[in-house]
Amino acid sequence: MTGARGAVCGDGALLSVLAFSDSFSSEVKPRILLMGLRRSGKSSIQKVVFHKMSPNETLFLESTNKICREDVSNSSFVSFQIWDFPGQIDFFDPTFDYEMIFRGTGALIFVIDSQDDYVEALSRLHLTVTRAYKVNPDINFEVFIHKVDGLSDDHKIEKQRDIHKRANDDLADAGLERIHLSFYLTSIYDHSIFEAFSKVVQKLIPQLPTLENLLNIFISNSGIEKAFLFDVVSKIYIATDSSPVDMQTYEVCCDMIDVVIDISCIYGLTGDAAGSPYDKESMAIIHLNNTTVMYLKEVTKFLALVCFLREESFERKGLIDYNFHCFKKAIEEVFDVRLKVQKSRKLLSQRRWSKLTTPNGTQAQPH
Ligand SMILES: Nc1nc2c(ncn2[C@@H]2O[C@H](COP(=O)(O)OP(=O)(O)OP(=O)(O)O)[C@@H](O)[C@H]2O)c(=O)[nH]1
Repeated sequence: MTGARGAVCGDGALLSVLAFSDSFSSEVKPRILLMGLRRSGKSSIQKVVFHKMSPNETLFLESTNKICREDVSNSSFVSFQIWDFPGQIDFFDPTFDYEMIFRGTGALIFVIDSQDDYVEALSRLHLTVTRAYKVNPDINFEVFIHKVDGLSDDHKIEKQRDIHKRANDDLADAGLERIHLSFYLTSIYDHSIFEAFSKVVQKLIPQLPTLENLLNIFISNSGIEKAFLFDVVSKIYIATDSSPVDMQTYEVCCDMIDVVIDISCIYGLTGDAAGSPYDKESMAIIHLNNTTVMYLKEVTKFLALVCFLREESFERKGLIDYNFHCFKKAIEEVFDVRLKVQKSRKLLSQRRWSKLTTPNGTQAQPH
């Protein structure tokens, strides 16, 4: 970001004082499965996206021997369980209850190593997808054509076309054309893995159309060209306005979040380790050398809005801030409604449960 002048602030120590309750945190908890052949890159993807591991360090990852279940929920809006499967899973193994696993799954990511021969991976993909679909037809099937960093642009497109064709032909041969597979070219060595994960997660957020709509209204009334709603920890964007996303814009947003968090971690936190580098006060303005301004503002404990706008538009910062205030309130309302519905459902099921128990607390026997 050469030639940029910027202002960054964020006092991490404030968080514990403000105790900002985040209605979003208990909102989205889908289960995402990471599957694929051995050494295809599943654990690396998880470590790079959710644990800030540098891509080079993944060279030393050991092979996963059992199913690793992890809750990505404490520090992030994008709270879900990721299940990392060890290479090939045996659907005929009686100890492996795949029906239970697929039943609660929102998305199944199948990772194919594009630098390897993918014939076996494709037959595994077919088997996995058909099994999963039988159990739960609502699963989103996402295919990551992974490790594309080693391929030329032409080669990437060619591989994608070939894998796409073969996978869909296999499904058509089995009479299962209705199963939809989405394909992404990914690598942990650039932002493509974050972008792909963003799209996977977005499909699991029921409020996505509302969020997009709110972003559209916000940008059109504020003279903003592009806006992203980011999960700060994972740098996954959970929504954007309806104008197209270009990779460079997304990358520079990720860089901005890194700058804010890194500066805040180094200079913003006090020694007692109680604070967070990202809080209600967090915001940043960066003037790029092409008359564009980047503006980052905290939306919730986990979410940030990152906008791109022209310098002239930024002169009306008061208006932008006012619109931002309305936008933030609207988002909170959207999630509050759902939260209330969830709470009343919980209450209802608790009542039903208490009716099923006898006065001394033992469970009533069903007749
Ligand atoms: N070039 C390149 N290598 C990658 C990429 N992602 C992962 N790798 C490498 O692929 C190797 C295997 O990665 P793992 O994450 O251990 O693979 P896995 O699928 O979890 O393997 P199992 O645990 O055996 O199932 C490691 O050496 C990684 O560094 C990528 O995007 N590009």
